[in-house]
Amino acid sequence: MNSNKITIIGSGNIGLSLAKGLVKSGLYPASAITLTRRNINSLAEYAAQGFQTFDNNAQAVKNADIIVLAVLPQQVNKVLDEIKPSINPEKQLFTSVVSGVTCNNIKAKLYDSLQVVRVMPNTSIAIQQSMTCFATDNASAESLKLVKDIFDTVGMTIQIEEGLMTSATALCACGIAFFLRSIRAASQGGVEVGFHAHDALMMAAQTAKGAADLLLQLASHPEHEIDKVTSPKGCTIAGLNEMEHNGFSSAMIKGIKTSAKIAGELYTKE
Ligand SMILES: NC(=O)C1=CN([C@@H]2O[C@H](COP(=O)(O)OP(=O)(O)OC[C@H]3O[C@@H](n4cnc5c(N)ncnc54)[C@H](O)[C@@H]3O)[C@@H](O)[C@H]2O)C=CC1
Ligand SMILES: O=C(O)[C@@H]1CCC=N1
Repeated sequence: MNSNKITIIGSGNIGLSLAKGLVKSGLYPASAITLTRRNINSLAEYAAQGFQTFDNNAQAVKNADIIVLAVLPQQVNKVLDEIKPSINPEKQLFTSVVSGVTCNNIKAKLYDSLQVVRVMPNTSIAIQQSMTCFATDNASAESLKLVKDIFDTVGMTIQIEEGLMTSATALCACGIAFFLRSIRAASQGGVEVGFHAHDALMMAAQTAKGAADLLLQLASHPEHEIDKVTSPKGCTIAGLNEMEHNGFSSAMIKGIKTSAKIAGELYTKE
């Protein structure tokens, strides 16, 4: 169990996923996590579970050791103005999951001496399965270790160059939606070839999980594993080539490039 107190500013989809994952990991009790939202009533369910809940961001950050900024990019400036007087740059570690907002953008609004770490998790953080990328331009090795230790309990982590954070957003954070849509599409194919929808979805999801685990557990390459499935003159290569003729890989690559471009354009400094 961790003795730090953590405040998540903006408890929406990713903020709440993070809060759930941290409690599930056993690293934090709910009581050590403060959640903020403009409408505090929408956090009643979390208050009942022991989380601290606030609609006042400035108050909520005062006692925090670690702050996690999790509002939309267009909400960032207003929130940073609000919390600035309550921030202690020498004592607090500031993390942000906001796409497209750099460490420098945050320090320019708060304090130059504030240690800032950008973190890019995905929604599977709620079940401790996130791929979380993090980057900094000024945090100490000790602070980076703290961030890594926290996010290691809710999935896998990798430290990257800050310039790659928007790319990480596309590949890993948006990526959850891309793979979910792939699974959904596979299940729709499954229905066409004879399965009830609920069976087809379960079968497609477990197949996707097996494919991912082949790569992760065996440190294998996709094409090596694909070669094992594609019997000569068989049905797998026939289906796979049909998908490629229709732009399967190309669509995924183009989608990731588009998301990465948009991720870099989300923040307007005003
Ligand atoms: N949803 C995702 O999978 C991921 C999102 N992100 C980033 O996380 C941030 C949040 O995204 P989502 O959770 O999807 O959005 P969201 O809209 O679900 O959550 C934002 C939350 O902030 C709250 N909020 C807005 N203004 C506030 C204020 N002044 N004080 C307190 N709370 C306030 C909203 O009520 C909302 O609940 C974005 O910057 C996004 O780029 C990063 C990784 C993954
Ligand atoms: O769609 C978005 O902008 C956010 C960032 C990554 C995932 N969701």
